[in-house]
Amino acid sequence: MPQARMQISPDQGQFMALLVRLMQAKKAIEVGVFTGYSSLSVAMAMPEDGKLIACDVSEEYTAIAQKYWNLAGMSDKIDLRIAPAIETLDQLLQDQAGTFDFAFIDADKANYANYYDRVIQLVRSGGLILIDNVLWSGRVADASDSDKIVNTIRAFNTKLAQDERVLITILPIADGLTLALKK
Ligand SMILES: C[S@@+](CC[C@H](N)C(=O)[O-])C[C@H]1O[C@@H](n2cnc3c(N)ncnc32)[C@H](O)[C@@H]1O
Repeated sequence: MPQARMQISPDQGQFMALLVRLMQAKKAIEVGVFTGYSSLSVAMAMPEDGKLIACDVSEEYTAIAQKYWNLAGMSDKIDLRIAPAIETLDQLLQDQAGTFDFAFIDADKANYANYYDRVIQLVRSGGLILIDNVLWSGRVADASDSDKIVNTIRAFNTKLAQDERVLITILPIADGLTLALKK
């Protein structure tokens, strides 16, 4: 499909699965599902009683995701929430703050800071937050590039670098992946 480039790469999926397995994560959240590849990578790495809350606004994309979650026998592990992710995250904050082991943020870039501000509260101490596309094809490093989305991601990267609640590293895998470990 024409939007296929939105999907994470197989090597990134494998890396995320390894992290989930390493942490023995049982409770995870994803912001930005698309056709379900990253959610499947995470869900398959979790134990039988693992749960992934998957947030997206698109019925069309997530219908495809649901098909593949079913085929992989992962549907019982994945709780799809169709709504603007900020609403879902705010709902979860009412009674599930500090309970998530793992989070992956990969939706609309303009809201990255809004997602992060909520997800950081949902994740437990020692939990891990991954954020995708933080290098934006390397453009964040080009000082002459003042495109709006590039500036948004730059500002977001600076925000995380200054956030004392987390330890971070940016990996130049795929389109740039930040790992933020909550202290
Ligand atoms: C880059 S894609 C996600 C790719 C997915 N993680 C994967 O690897 O296949 C971004 C997704 O964010 C969703 N999205 C965009 N705006 C959103 C919002 N406000 N709330 C929730 N999801 C949103 C889009 O529908 C799209 O499926």
